[in-house]
Amino acid sequence: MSTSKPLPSLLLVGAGKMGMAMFEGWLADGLAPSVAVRPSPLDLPAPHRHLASLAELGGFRPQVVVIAVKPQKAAQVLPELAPIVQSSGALVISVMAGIDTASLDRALGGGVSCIRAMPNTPAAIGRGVSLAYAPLGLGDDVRRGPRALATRLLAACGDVVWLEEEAQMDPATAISGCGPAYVFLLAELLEAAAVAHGLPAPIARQLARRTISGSGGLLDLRSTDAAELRRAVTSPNGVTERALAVLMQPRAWPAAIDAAIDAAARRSAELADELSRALAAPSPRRVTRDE
Ligand SMILES: NC(=O)C1=CN([C@@H]2O[C@H](COP(=O)(O)OP(=O)(O)OC[C@H]3O[C@@H](n4cnc5c(N)ncnc54)[C@H](OP(=O)(O)O)[C@@H]3O)[C@@H](O)[C@H]2O)C=CC1
Ligand SMILES: O=C(O)[C@@H]1CCC=N1
Repeated sequence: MSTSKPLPSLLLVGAGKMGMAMFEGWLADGLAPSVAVRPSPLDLPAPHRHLASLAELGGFRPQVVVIAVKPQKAAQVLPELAPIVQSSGALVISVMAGIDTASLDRALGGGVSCIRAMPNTPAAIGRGVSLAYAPLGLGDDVRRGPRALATRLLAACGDVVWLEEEAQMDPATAISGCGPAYVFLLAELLEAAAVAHGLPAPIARQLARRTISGSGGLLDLRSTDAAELRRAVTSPNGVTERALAVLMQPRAWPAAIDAAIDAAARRSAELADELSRALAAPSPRRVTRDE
């Protein structure tokens, strides 16, 4: 999706799978000169720059800081980021699963404009969906201020859905943040089943991928309910009906999906507690050159 105004200058901290999926979306949408930080090498088109660590940042003052390191790295990275955020007054957008805005604000030194977002990897082709939550202090107008800035950035990667309550982020993450993995698993399983039933591997791969992307395209382009699209495939006493009789048994897909979403949502909720404990723990002793 293309937005009309240029995107602001960014500091992306954690340019891994999710960070770079978003960065690709931003590059395609005209990004002001920006910096991406990660320890391992990274090729970025000029004028954007890659740095191996925040210590190399120099005088760069971003308008927005996007945090996309693993939640388990937050206790190390947030204290390093705090002086940069405090001196630049940048808006902070964290895509870290589970980490709540109050913990973020506290770890960044307090008084920070923090927005929590949960994108997904189709962001790389502008077809993602991002959940977003802003604490009350940031106002409720999505047309101006921090929410407008966040919407502009996230919209470069696809749809943006603002949630009213932060607790909704956990189950919503389990659906759309993690969701692409469930769909790719389905592609893997369909491909393996095709091979197991004697189809040549290249054909198995094409059938699985195209079936999923084509069905996704139908969902995207038609407003028809998913259930109706499913019924349109299912001839009475035909072939699909036999497969669905297996998959739709209450103890089959309905129970499995319910249990999976429940497990993922609980894990999302646990991650904030882990950050609190890590921040409260004494920092590891520094090793000097002589040791
Ligand atoms: N993957 C997904 O589909 C989604 C992920 N998220 C969230 O995005 C975040 C990143 O996940 P994901 O992209 O999958 O993980 P990755 O491991 O791919 O990315 C994390 C990146 O952080 C970098 N990094 C590690 N330490 C530092 C540091 N001190 N300073 C700067 N960068 C550092 C790593 O660098 P190096 O490679 O050099 O180790 C890596 O590139 C997580 O918080 C996750 O919850 C949210 C939505 C979806
Ligand atoms: O698995 C994870 O923790 C991240 C969050 C959503 C998708 N990937």
